[in-house]
Amino acid sequence: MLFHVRMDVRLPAGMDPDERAEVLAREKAYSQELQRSGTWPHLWRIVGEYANVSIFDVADNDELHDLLSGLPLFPYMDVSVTPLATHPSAI
Ligand SMILES: O=C(O)C[C@H]1C=CC(=O)O1
Repeated sequence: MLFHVRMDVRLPAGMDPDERAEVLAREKAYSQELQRSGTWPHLWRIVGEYANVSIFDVADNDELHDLLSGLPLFPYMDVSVTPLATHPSAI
């Protein structure tokens, strides 16, 4: 199943710089592992925003929820999920 996911990152302004660097490094490793496995086939920065649009390819809602809630940045993001179906005009 494919899902369109938008993530808006909202790191606290006063966050400790070492803690910030550490969580960003863990986020990068986590996301790159999912990209390599094909579970996260698209990851795009939204121009001018600290946000991304992504496509996830997972078995079901529960797998997506587990992956998203495991993101190191999950406590610092607003996440919006849109399930995708096949478009009848798609070729
Ligand atoms: O920067 C972001 O958009 C948030 C998040 C998504 C992947 C990643 O490495 O960080």
